[in-house]
Amino acid sequence: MQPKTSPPASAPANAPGQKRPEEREPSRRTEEAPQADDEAGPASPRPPEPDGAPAEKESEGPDKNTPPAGPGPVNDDEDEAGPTAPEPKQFKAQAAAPKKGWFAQLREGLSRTSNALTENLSAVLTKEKLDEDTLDDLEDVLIRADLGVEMAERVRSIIAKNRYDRGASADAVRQVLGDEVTKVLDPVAQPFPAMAEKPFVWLVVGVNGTGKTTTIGKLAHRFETQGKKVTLAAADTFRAAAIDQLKIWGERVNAPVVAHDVGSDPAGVAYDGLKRAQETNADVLMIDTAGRLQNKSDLMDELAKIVRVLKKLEPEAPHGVLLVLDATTGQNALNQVELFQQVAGVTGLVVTKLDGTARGGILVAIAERFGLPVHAIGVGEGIDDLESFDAEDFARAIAGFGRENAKAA
Ligand SMILES: Nc1nc2c(ncn2[C@@H]2O[C@H](COP(=O)(O)OP(=O)(O)OP(=O)(O)O)[C@@H](O)[C@H]2O)c(=O)[nH]1
Repeated sequence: MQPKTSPPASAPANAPGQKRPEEREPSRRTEEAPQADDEAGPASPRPPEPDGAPAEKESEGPDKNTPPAGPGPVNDDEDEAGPTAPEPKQFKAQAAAPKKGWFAQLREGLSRTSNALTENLSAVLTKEKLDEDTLDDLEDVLIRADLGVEMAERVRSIIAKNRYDRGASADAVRQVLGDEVTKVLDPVAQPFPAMAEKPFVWLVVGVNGTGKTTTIGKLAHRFETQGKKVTLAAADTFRAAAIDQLKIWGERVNAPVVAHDVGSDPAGVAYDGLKRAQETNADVLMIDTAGRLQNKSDLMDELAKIVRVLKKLEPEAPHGVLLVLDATTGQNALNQVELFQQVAGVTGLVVTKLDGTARGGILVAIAERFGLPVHAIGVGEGIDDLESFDAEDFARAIAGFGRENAKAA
């Protein structure tokens, strides 16, 4: 299990006297790098905005629980606004109140998941003896909580074995669930790698709106508080707003942003980003990419080209491919992992929007199916709302245990 790390101590997002990012002029620190290098291929214009992302957010279910504050994932209309109408996203104002303990924050975030689960468990566990129908219902509740079929079957069989004659309380089921979820999550809860290579190149991928840019900003902040010098590259060139949003984060975390014009070749941006990071002796380069390509082969071509071009400057790059997943998309997140594993060779995950979603269980299904390291989780829109991922605490939060365990205290 990884050691606990407290959130980086930093100024609140909107410290007194500090302008909120949306109030600022576009960053003057931004490096407007020259157009794509020859080696990066011509800066071909982008195709028109396609109709949909590779995998759309589920329209049904507890999406109502998606955090209401702040603009949600960008819709396609906004994308057509073009370079003259950038709409940098608003950052939620952060209260000056002291920050909650991270376990309390996680538990609060996952309370929708655990409340729904507890209610549904109580509803099915009403009989004195556990019969097959009740066990079927129990399994169903767990599957509906996005925990995955394997987990649901396992919990069912443990409960069936241990409690069949005596009936089972919701508490007993939650105990079994907590233990089983911990077992599944333990191997995947891995901190970020040490990043010994310099610059360590992260390619950040994921469907649009999952929180890539926000996560890059939070991570840049985290890495900088660890004493690392970070450069950002805006290789999501589909929308002016996406480029502007990264610039705003760059200013916020004091990291230079390499950006080209909207519609330019993402590989050119990645190339110039790496060149810049090398020239300035940066420790970390984070490359933001677009996730909304027309089809899988477009996505594959684009990411393959970025990788090809990076390797001209650094044969080992990218050193990490970080997939950002939005927990509120539920089962769709599983498809996204599959897609990006195929097209980009994902090395690790960040799962976002675990604050206030009823779909936290999806992380368990993802861990069980893919076994990819989960490096961190997003629990809000603020700069510090990124938590290290701890299997046991996450399991306890999902299963709805109210008290912090000794380790979390
Ligand atoms: N509640 C909550 N919101 C988040 C979290 N992470 C990101 N967001 C919000 O989700 C929205 C989309 O985030 P972005 O960072 O723009 O996502 P993206 O993947 O870069 O999207 P595109 O630029 O459209 O490709 C923004 O409003 C973010 O503030 C999180 O952990 N919790």
